[in-house]
Amino acid sequence: MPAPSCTAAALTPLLQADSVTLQYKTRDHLVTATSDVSFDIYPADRFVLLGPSGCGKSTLLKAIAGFIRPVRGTIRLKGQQITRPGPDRMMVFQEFDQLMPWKTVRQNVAFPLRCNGVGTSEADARALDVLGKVNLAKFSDAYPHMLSGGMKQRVAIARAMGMRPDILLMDEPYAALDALTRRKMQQELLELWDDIRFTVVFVTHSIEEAVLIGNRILVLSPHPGQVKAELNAHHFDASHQGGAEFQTLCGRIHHMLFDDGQPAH
Ligand SMILES: Nc1ncnc2c1ncn2[C@@H]1O[C@H](COP(=O)(O)OP(=O)(O)OP(=O)(O)O)[C@@H](O)[C@H]1O
Repeated sequence: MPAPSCTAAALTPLLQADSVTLQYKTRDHLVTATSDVSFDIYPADRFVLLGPSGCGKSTLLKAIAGFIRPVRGTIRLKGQQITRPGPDRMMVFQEFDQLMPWKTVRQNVAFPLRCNGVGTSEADARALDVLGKVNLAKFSDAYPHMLSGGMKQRVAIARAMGMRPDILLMDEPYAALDALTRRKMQQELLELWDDIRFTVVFVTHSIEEAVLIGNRILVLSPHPGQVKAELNAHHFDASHQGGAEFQTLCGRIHHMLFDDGQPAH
């Protein structure tokens, strides 16, 4: 049998979601958040989950993180079924104040490393290294209250990336930012990706943000979320944002999301 080619190796999915149905059981109701959702994520994908409010984007992300188990279907990371949270999947939550105010920036970034058994000096060195990558080396000895919201967000990303996860999970990380800072953060994320080529699953309900951030976009239908389409947007970056092609793709997605009369927010 011939040896597998490099191309074949590159085409092996890092994460596979296969017919995933996710539900919440409350005292009175059974809420189906997503129904029969399938997708593959490949190394270095910037994979965006896009859809209207309540379509189950955050729930899917929680399932990838291992906080929720599918009632039907499976999610596999490197072939292993996800059954619990792990340091191989790091979540960056939308709340900014997730940093410990009594620890310096560097100590915040080193903290999860220390909790996972990395020695003090190595944790410190890795924290400094990743802070350099997010342009915050100068602020490594500052405390969170001395930083702007955008800088805190960068520290939160650095803290997750310090763990060298297989996948970074971001749930509307820029939702609370003003427009200018949001644009800057999007750009910084893309620049960071250019440097490090990490794999990220990014939840948003902004079509423009999805097209800008994502190289692949999974468009979900309104509640309960089902796959409407999977799109490639790999040829777009900030310089394309006002361009005709960019706007055409945004328009196409807008049409998909409004198809059945449900606004996409
Ligand atoms: N803890 C919970 N208990 C019961 N139902 C829940 C819970 N969390 C979410 N849901 C329901 O599951 C569905 C999907 O919610 P989810 O938060 O995943 O959607 P979303 O697409 O991320 O929405 P948004 O863009 O508004 O954040 C919704 O109908 C929501 O009301």
